[in-house]
Amino acid sequence: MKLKKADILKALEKISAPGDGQNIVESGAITNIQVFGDEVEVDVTIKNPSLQAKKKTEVEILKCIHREVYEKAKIKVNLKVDAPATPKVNQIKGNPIPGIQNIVAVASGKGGVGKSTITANLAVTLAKMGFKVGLLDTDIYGPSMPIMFDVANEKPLSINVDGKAKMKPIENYGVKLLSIGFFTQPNQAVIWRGPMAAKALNQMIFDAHWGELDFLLLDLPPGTGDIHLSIMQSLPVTGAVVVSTPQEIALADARKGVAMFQQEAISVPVLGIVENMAYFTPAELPDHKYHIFGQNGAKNLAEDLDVPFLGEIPLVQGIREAGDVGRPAALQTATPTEEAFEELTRNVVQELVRRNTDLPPTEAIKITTMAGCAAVKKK
Ligand SMILES: Nc1ncnc2c1ncn2[C@@H]1O[C@H](COP(=O)(O)OP(=O)(O)OP(=O)(O)O)[C@@H](O)[C@H]1O
Repeated sequence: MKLKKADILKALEKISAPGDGQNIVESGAITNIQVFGDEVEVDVTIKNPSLQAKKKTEVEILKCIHREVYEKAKIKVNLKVDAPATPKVNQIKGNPIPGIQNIVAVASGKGGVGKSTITANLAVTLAKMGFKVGLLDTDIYGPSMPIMFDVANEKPLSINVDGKAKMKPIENYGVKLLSIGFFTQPNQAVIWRGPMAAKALNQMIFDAHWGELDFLLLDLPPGTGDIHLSIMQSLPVTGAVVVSTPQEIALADARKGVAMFQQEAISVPVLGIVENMAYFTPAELPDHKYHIFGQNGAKNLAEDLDVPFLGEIPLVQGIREAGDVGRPAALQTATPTEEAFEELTRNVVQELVRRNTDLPPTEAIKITTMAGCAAVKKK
């Protein structure tokens, strides 16, 4: 028997394309039909990549032609899948944590560039702006937040929340703080493996009573190891801030830091790069800037990597001293240091609002107004 292409097309109109109410001919899923005597070859492209959808489409085509056109037709179905690409940006891994609006990870490729100092000052500046702020010190190699917040001798209490025992973060300067340092002895060297550390950190997030937070800052350990991977994959991190000095060796590591967040397995949007220890100004020569670690290195790196430059923080003796006595320098009022941290914080908030393109406009305006930024136009 000689089959006709028109009959086959008409028959296939009886099969509906999943999802859009059209049949598979109308929807354009059937891309070609060839007939040779009693043999038929049907080319079909579907969007659903699952094995089940592929099998179902094939079986329906076979059955339909046998039933409607010719029961002994020899049919070959060539099936292709054209699945829409899944968007990679703005992807947040892990379940949202009730009450916590934004989780911002602060990282550095290299150790000692001032990541913890920047995180502590960001936290107190956000609190000064009126935000509800939490800070989780995940630096398993050297948790420094208890000292920077003058709470090294405190221990988080267990409280009862809705019948469950929860850890109560320690609060100072308007910032709620939990640190791996609260659970280790000061002189004890702890060797953590990635999954073990991730488990401890998960407990400090999910078994802690953070309450309502606009921002939870994560002070990450230096480097780009498996511990970072464990943290990033288990928490819904909104964005990452990378800290570097302008020095070549620090920049090379900061580049790795940015690449870590951008790799497929992590995919956390990079809010931008901060240049710490950008220059030194001696108190007796306030107009002089000495670029001890080089000039504009982190700014150039940000341009090169096409990520925002969030600002520069000078090398100031007072910043180091304030950290050591447990009162972050940004708490001082009417100083150039306070101003520098305010500008940095506003830029972080602004980038965060940009990144949260799905944030309702009222929320975006509330956040930017609280940070003293002009309302940000979304990209
Ligand atoms: N802008 C600054 N001006 C002066 N001192 C600073 C500045 N930033 C950081 N420091 C000092 O540099 C030292 C290292 O800073 P910090 O501990 O914040 O770095 P880190 O990158 O978090 O280190 P780690 O690798 O241990 O996590 C500290 O003594 C800190 O007080």
